[in-house]
Amino acid sequence: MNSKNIDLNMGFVITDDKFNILYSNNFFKTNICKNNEDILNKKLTVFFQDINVDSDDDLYSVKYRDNSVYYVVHNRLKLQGKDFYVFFFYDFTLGNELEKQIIRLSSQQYLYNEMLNKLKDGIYITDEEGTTTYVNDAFLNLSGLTRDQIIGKTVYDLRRFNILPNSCCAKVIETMAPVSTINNYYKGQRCLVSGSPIFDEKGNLAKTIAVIRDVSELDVLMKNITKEKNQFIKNSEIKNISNKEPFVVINNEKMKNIYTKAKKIANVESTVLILGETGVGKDFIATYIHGISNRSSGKFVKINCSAVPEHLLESEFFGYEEGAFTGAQKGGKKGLFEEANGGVLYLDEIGDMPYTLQVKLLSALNDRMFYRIGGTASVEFNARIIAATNVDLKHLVEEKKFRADLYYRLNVVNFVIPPLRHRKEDIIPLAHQFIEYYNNKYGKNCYFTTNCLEHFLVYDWPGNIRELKNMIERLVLMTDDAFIDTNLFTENLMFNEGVESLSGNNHFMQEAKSLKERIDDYEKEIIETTLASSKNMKEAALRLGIDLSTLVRKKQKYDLTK
Ligand SMILES: Nc1ncnc2c1ncn2[C@@H]1O[C@H](COP(=O)(O)OP(=O)(O)OP(=O)(O)O)[C@@H](O)[C@H]1O
Repeated sequence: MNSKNIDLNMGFVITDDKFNILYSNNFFKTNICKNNEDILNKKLTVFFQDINVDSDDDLYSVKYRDNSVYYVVHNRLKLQGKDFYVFFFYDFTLGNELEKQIIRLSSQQYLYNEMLNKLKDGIYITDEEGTTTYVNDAFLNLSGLTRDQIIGKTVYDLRRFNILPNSCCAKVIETMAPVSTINNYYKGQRCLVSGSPIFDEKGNLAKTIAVIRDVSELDVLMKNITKEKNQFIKNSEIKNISNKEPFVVINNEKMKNIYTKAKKIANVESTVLILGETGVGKDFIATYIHGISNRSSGKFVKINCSAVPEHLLESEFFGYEEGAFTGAQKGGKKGLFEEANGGVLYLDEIGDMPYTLQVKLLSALNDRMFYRIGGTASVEFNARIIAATNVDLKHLVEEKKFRADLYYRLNVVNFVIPPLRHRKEDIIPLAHQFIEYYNNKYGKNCYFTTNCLEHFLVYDWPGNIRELKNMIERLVLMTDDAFIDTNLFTENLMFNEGVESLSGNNHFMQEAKSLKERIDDYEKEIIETTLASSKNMKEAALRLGIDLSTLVRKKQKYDLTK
């Protein structure tokens, strides 16, 4: 008989009627006899003296010669007229060990349970299919639910029945990645829920675990800190305005050059003309120049030439004397030119200034003096002029809508601010600055998913930095979760007011161009985007799968600055 055929977790022996061993299985040889001694044809009673085939007990204990105890059952068989015995030997010490292990495990589980119940944070665990397997006491306190309502139920059912409408574990299973959400619980607590998948050694999802932290108190604290901080900034800005540089976010080389040039000309008296699309930061750079100049203790007076009715512009600019016209204020009124004396006069939308007023402005600039309406005494003019426009001023000059002499008088130092789509390196740093600002303002903890940031880089931003800033404020307010993803971004593009004819996705697309041009545009876009999100050229080349030298060549071809 082949011993390999009978592979049991117990000893198995066949003897003849004189207890001579005819067969024993491996378990008997290795676990019970524990040596290589040849036991065939030896008497079983030599090893177990207590063997008693006449015993009435089905199962009785016997001692091996080393005194270890086994339990034995036997059967008598008759084969071809001969008697045989079959013995089964059980080792119950194994069972005891198992029992001890079970006791140890359950006491460990009890301890873990106790420990998890002592935590202030809620814990929620599901299996790989989303069935709730564990929740601690803190979770029950936060949610107001009972274990009966949730254990054994799937997070999908709980979500469907609005018991856990914003289930983080459901999102973890759907994305197979860590997810954070901000959930409001029944007493109005705001909780930061951080969910994570747990994978087994083969990489399959085994469980999900979510930690739920009540951040209501933190929120209040953050709001107070932000309030105090803003108060501090406000006060210190007023006091230190002359020696504190405003915080500027710039990464793009052209922009860096613009700000370097702004520093250089901050303290000279020449007029400045700032050109650029709407929302690129023309006001921002004008206030920057004022803030770092030696005129910073004087006022920064801004006037939007297109917003003031034409018949009021002259009096707004130059002021008037008492009785200059019907309805004139008693004692007369200072104009903005006087208000800005010693500081900066910022003329926004200069392209919209009426032609007649352009003459007066030019003479005030040339003569460094002007007259109030109805006045005879000249007023000294000592403001620095910074003008800005988003229209093509040169074109207006050609069309005779803007005086050439004024244009050249204003255009002593000029800045042309590139649109955001041509300085993609600035998009992500600006987005981070704005989200931090709005997180503080609204007491939130939102962040962008990587994919969302990638879409920021591909989008054209026709409304430039202003559009980016407004968009981020809206996203922070709209999101139910801690993260802001691409879907929310593209949904919100539809509601983008203030940007002409913006039908969302159009700005992700190309105009009608030849195939070669479109491929080039696409290549440029990809390289620009990758450069913007890479630490250096080497990393960008690696991510693009091209040689460093090819990347350098393409960068030159597309005139990319970063
Ligand atoms: N470098 C920058 N860093 C941080 N914020 C900026 C920067 N440039 C502009 N901003 C912000 O972007 C928004 C739009 O900027 P700004 O009003 O200066 O644009 P603009 O070109 O003057 O627009 P418009 O042509 O409509 O007057 C503002 O909220 C401003 O604070």
